[in-house]
Amino acid sequence: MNGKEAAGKKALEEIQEGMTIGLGTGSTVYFFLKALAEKVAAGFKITGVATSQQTIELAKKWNIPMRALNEVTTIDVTIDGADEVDPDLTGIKGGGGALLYEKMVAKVSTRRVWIVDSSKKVEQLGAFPLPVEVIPFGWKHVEAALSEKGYLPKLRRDSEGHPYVTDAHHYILDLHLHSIADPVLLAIELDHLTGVVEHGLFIGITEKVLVGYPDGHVETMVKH
Ligand SMILES: O=C(CO)[C@H](O)[C@H](O)COP(=O)(O)O
Repeated sequence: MNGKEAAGKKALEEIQEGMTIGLGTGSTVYFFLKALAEKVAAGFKITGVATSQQTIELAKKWNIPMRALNEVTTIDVTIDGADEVDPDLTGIKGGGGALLYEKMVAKVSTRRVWIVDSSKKVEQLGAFPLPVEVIPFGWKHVEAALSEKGYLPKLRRDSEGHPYVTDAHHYILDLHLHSIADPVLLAIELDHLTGVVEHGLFIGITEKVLVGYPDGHVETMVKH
């Protein structure tokens, strides 16, 4: 077992029958979905709300009953991954490009739990490039504004060298910041930049992080 699998399986303890569950995106969520699908196959009843096309496809393949975000009024708990998590449970997300839908699903959830392997735990955020989702119209001007601030933006591209396009048909500029001294200030700044749809700073958005280690044990970080 690796850390991602350990954390993914542990997250099953957050789920009760009858719940509506936000289903995150990524390789750690994969293990959670797989374990959840086994319970569903045994008759356990839940409803999932996906944060990406990738997750919709996995849920379909594994017969997890799904609803769209517009079809539910509340989500009991969302289980999602993260790219970096600091001691305050502030995180960077969006490495897989699903940050906008992930943040929207998280915000209508009663509880949010992240599942990560131990490599994601950091003292200060920023070594992982911060994804900023932008509308394609005039994106070069947003890039120029971010460059001027010294944020070293780089347009994300797919394996064929074309701009990477999110599920919501936007582009992503990854900011190579190396360290983020004040995530709140940076989030406010990005929130006010015209052309930016969303950014990958998730502040005060999770209450619990399950951290899986290579030996299979899982540490629980909670908000103080
Ligand atoms: O934010 C995300 C996708 O947009 C993922 O949750 C994040 O990238 C972590 O992915 P993984 O579990 O594959 O390391």
